[in-house]
Amino acid sequence: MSAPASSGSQFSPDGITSDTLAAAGAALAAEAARFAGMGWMRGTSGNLSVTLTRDPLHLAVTGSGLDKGELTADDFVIVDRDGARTEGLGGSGHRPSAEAGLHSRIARVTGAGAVVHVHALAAVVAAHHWPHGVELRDLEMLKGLGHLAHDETVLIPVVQNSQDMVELGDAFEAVYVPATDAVGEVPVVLVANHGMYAWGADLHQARWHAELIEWLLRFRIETR
Ligand SMILES: CSC[C@@H](O)[C@@H](O)C(=O)COP(=O)(O)O
Ligand SMILES: [Zn+2]
Repeated sequence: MSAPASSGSQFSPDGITSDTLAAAGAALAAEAARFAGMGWMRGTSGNLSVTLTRDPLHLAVTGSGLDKGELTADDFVIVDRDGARTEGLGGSGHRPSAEAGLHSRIARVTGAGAVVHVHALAAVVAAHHWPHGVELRDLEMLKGLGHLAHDETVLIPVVQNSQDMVELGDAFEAVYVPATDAVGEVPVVLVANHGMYAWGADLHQARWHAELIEWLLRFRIETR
């Protein structure tokens, strides 16, 4: 397939252009720097992804073991539906995030366009206090998650930590409740003793969800 004359961009067999990759890499680096500035990606912790193609599923995910506050636009890896590196489509030579498999699973199950994983302390403290899920209600900030500010209880699910991404993905899928006509999904899962995964239609929405949830969890902890 040849590139469209107007874009100057190269097409891969999956229709991923070099322009798409450049934009994804720049966005991942910018979001990671923002999260690092908030203290949610200390050391090399945390990882981010954006969905590049849906069928077959391909994600651009941050490289493993890098300082997430200092990523460049090249520090991403393209992975498949199982979180395994995909050769020949572009991206860096880094190892993909150790948690790429969970990113792929969340993108697959929820249809998310972006997934953010941060080690925000409030997520770990909340999962410690409420290992079976954190109940939230009657808070204006819930509207930012697509829920009601009154008369609805929103349960933030908690799963146990694992180094096995299939096991972690299974645990996530077991607690994930898809949206219905009446009630929206809850776009976050807390991983006990670890951190949070939040997602959205794109990186901006995934970030907004992470920020709102962190605020809600802090409120819940401080008022318990
Ligand atoms: C401080 S190390 C934390 C890691 O084990 C992991 O949980 C993490 O969030 C970052 O892993 P990475 O492989 O760099 O994406
Ligand atoms: Zn982590």
